Amino acid sequence: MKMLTTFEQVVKYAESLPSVTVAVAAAADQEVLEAVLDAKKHRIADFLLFGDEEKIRSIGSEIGLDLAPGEVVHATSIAEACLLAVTAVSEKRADVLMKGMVQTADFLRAVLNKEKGLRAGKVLSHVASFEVSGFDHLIHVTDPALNVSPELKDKVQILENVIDFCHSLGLPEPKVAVLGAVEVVNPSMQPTLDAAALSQMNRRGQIKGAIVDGPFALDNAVSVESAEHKGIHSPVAGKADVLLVPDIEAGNILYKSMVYFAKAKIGALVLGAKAPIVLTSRADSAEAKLYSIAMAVLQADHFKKR
Ligand SMILES: CCCC(=O)OP(=O)(O)O
Repeated sequence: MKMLTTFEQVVKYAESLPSVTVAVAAAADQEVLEAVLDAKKHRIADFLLFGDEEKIRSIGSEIGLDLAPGEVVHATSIAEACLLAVTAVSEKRADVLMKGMVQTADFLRAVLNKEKGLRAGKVLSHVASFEVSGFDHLIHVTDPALNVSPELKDKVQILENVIDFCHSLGLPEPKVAVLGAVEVVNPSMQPTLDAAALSQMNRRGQIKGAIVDGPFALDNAVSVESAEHKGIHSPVAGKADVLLVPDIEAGNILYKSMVYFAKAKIGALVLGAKAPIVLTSRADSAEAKLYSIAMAVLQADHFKKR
C-alpha cells in the first residue's frame, strides 16, 4: 500500500475498500448529516443513525439526504442514543461507531459501558490527523481528547495505538516526536523525562514499528530549519509524522489551533477499541467528519488483516 499523504488520497483509498456500516450516536446535527450524505456519495459507508428521529429526518430532508425507514433509530435522550449506537457496534450490526452532537465525556461513558462497551483491554486513546498547508505529509497528534494526564505506562500504549494506526495509512515506520516545552531533558519537567524513557524503550526494541525520539519542542519537531538552527540531530527532528503531546490540555489546544489558526484539514479517531470510533469536535466541519469516516474505513480493513 502506498503511503497516504492527503485526505483526498485517504478518501480515494477508502473508496477501493469494502464499505462499512457506521452507527452514529446523537445524529441530529447538520454537519453530521452532511458528512453522512458525503460518505454515501463516495460509497464508503452506510449508516444507522441514533437520536431524535423527527429532527434527524427534518435536517436530512433540508439537505437532500434520503433516509430509509430502518436507517434512523429513535432515542429519547442523548445518553440512550449513545448506548444504542455502541450496542449496535458491539452486536456487530455496525462496524464503526461515530460521535455526533454529544459531549465527549457522555459519548465515552457509553463506549466504556461494562456490558455493551467497546473496550478491548487496552488504553483507549485519541488521534487527530492534520493536513497542513506547506507540509508534504499528514501530521498525527495524540492524545488531544481522552487521556487527561497520562503516565509513562499510558504513553507507551498511546504510542502503540498510534503506531498501528499509522501502519493502516501505509506508513510502515512513522517518525514520532515526543513533545515537551523544551528539547532537553530537564529533571523538573516530567514530560521531558517521559520522552527520554520512551526514546530509550524504542532503541531497546520495547516499542516497535516506529522511530521514537524526544524530547522535542514543537518547532524542532516539525521544522528542519529550527532543528538545524538549534543543533538537534535526529532522524525525527523537523520531520515528525506523529506528535505525542504531554497531556490533554496541550493536545486539545494544539488540535483547535490547527483548525482555527492554521485552517488545517482534519480527521480524528479513537484507537485501541474493539472497533474504529470516529471522534471529532462537535464544532468540526462536515468535511472533517467525512475524512474521519474515511480513516475509520481504512482502520476497519486493517483490523480484518491483523
Ligand atoms: C478533540 C475532540 C474532542 C473535543 O474537544 O470535542 P468537543 O469540542 O465536542 O468538546
